[in-house]
Amino acid sequence: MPTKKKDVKRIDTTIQTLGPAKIPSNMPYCRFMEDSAATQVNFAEDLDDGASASQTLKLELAGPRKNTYFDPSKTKCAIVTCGGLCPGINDVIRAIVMEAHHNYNVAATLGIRYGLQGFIPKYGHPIEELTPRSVSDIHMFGGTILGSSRGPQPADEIVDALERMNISVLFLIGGDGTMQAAASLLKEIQDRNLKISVIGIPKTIDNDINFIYQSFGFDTAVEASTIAINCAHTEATGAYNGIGMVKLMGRESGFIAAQASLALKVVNFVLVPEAPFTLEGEGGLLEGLERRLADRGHAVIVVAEGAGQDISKTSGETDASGNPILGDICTVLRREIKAHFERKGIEHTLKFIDPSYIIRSVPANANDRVYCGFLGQHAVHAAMSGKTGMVISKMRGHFIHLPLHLVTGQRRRINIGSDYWRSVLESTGQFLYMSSCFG
Ligand SMILES: Nc1ncnc2c1ncn2[C@@H]1O[C@H](COP(=O)(O)OP(=O)(O)OP(=O)(O)O)[C@@H](O)[C@H]1O
Ligand SMILES: O=P(O)(O)OC[C@H]1O[C@](O)(CO)[C@@H](O)[C@@H]1O
Ligand SMILES: [Mg+2]
Repeated sequence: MPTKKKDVKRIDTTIQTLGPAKIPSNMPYCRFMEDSAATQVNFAEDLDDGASASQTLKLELAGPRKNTYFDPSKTKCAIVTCGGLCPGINDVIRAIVMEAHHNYNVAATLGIRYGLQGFIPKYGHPIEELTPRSVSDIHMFGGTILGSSRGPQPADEIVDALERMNISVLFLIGGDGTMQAAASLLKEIQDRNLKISVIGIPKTIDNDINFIYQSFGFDTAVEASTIAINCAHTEATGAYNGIGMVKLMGRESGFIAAQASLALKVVNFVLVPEAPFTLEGEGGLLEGLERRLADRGHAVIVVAEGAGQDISKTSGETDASGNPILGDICTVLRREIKAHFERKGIEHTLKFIDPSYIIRSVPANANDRVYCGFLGQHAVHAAMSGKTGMVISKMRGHFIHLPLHLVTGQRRRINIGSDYWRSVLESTGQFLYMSSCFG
């Protein structure tokens, strides 16, 4: 996309602190990171009018600081996990507990049960202390040992609970909604002039958090998706005019579907929320599928759950957190494909696989485990040095601190004008059959 000269809103990457860090860290082996250490990243932004603009962002590097803000012997941390499951949550919990205990000797780390509900007394969820012993093997399992939930809880009651429990650091592991919850807790904490650090560790298999180029668990989810896609391909090739259809998660962003299709080159059509398509007529899915079957005798379709929401009927309802409940696109597609081929008298079979909850509840793979370990450790370093209102992220190979306002601004979606999406279309070859999917 050509770069026009444009005024862009300067992106502020300043990290807030609770005050000067004055207590020497007790980590003799350490190479400490200076607060002034930063990495420069060129950030390109697509603007509403189709132009793009770029600016260089100076991002604070993550890592242990020479001095801590909190006195470890008086410091209690709390961890909460919110939203949908994702591979690697337990790995992050484990890394936080181990780092806080072994390298900072904090007084205690508490586990809050079932998301934000765990702070609210009326739910009666017990708070549990997390120790190196209690978390030692949790990374072997998917899910979250703390449990999760959706639905708003009053920020003032949550901060009341933090005060009651004498918590100095709150780690929130969650998606875009959780990061918005973190922002409202930060505001309540600041309004009360409390010295509580709020640190986010962004989580979502949808990979849709702004500024987070790859969220933990995404690699595992993609890998798990490829097993289902491979099976769909086997089923498709095992029948005359066989069609294999796989539904993958991705509410507003189709990264899992796109990446899994790139990983396993057997996909012929990938449908994502960012690229609207038509069913009927020239350039539509049905005619394209018919031509593909005539050419090759089988086809694999990967569908992100949020694709084609203009085609499937949405009820307009939302879940407890206000996320839209999506229309069931795969039921519509299966019905329309069947009707189309019956109308044309073309024999076919369609096998449908929905591995949605499998791909997000499996344990993390080796890459994600390593990644989660770093995220957890850096979250503790940041918190102990008194930083707040920020998340840990990785950009261009560096672990960095990002202010919360950057990740809550908007969702990250596939840019369908990008080389990435072009590469997906080239890999599937769907542009030969279905011109409606590129606008
Ligand atoms: N704008 C907001 N302000 C305060 N709290 C919010 C806001 N949005 C969401 N939350 C709360 O954050 C928690 C998690 O939100 P949500 O269920 O949307 O999941 P998420 O963190 O976005 O994760 P995922 O998208 O991966 O499932 C919920 O308890 C929800 O009520
Ligand atoms: O059924 P649940 O648990 O509400 O979560 C479903 C949603 O969560 C996500 O996995 C995001 O965490 C989405 O892809 C999906 O739509
Ligand atoms: Mg969300």
